Amino acid sequence: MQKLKIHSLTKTYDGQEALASVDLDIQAGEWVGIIGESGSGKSTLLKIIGRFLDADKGEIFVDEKKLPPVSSQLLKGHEAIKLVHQEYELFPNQSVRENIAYALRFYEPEYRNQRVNELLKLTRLEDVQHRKAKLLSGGEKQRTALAHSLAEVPGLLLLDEPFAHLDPNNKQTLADAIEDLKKSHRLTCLFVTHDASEALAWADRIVILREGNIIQEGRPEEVYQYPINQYAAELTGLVNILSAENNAGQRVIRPNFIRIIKDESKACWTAVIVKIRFKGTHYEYYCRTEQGEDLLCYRSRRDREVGEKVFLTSSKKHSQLVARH
Ligand SMILES: Nc1ncnc2c1ncn2[C@@H]1O[C@H](COP(=O)(O)OP(=O)(O)OP(=O)(O)O)[C@@H](O)[C@H]1O
Repeated sequence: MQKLKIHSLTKTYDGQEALASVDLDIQAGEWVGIIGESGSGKSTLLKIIGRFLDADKGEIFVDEKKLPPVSSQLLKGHEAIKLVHQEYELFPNQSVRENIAYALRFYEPEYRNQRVNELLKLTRLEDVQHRKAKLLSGGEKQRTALAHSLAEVPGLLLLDEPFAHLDPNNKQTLADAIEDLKKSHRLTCLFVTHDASEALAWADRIVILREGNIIQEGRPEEVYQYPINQYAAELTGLVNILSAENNAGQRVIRPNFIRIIKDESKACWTAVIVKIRFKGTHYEYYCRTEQGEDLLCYRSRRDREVGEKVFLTSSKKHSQLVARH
């Protein structure tokens, strides 16, 4: 698949709009991360693109060819598009190995075995390959479903909360494996996640959904640094929201752009530390300014204490004026 184009996709459930005229283009090899609050339409969009659900209006083109309605197809789905759901559709009484092999049932046994071995290794399922699917942990089920979807490398991989059940080690291993696949096979992927750091790390492009509308899209750095409003800012990571001068919207500043300094004359704010939280790689310092606003900043060491008065600064270029909502 070279290109997927979505035009004016609209979907309503019982009179409630879940998607409102969504347009989206995805190029071959691109990884697009969709983020949005619960109920913003992420899964609905994936199900429509995965050909499991018809939109009320709008069109989907694969390589410039318009797809017919799902209801006119004998079977749901699309041969080049694979959707890995949150509810993994595995055969409960079949082993991991058998579940993955099923995706390759039309191939010669020799190739099938070799490919299943590769996929077991890729998804780190070798140790549980003979265990029945119904006995697997959530993360193992998720990896089995992923291995199944990657058996024949799809033109477009759709992942709904791909790493939801994985611990950080497994998550990293799987993400590395998928990145390898991305490079070697130019895997194209559209994934939905609740985890902003996941989206920022893995996506080439971030798409932000709100109440069925795409409100912002762009490179992860762009969206993180220049969110268009408070919703986009809060979805993409921790952020300080301050009221702007003359009631002109809000000012957002990421915590990594606020520093504690010694020199009062260079301070933008005088504040008191109200809480310090250890985060492994750094400390979060929660401060309250003299004007009563809350400010969060990061620091690599714990050299201040709760209750201490501090001077804070941030350069103008790192603060962004945004719309209130
Ligand atoms: N089958 C359905 N029948 C009726 N309403 C539905 C159905 N599926 C989804 N909805 C509604 O449509 C809206 C969008 O749902 P969707 O599952 O796409 O959101 P989401 O962004 O994926 O949410 P979450 O992050 O919680 O999974 C929600 O308000 C949801 O309640």
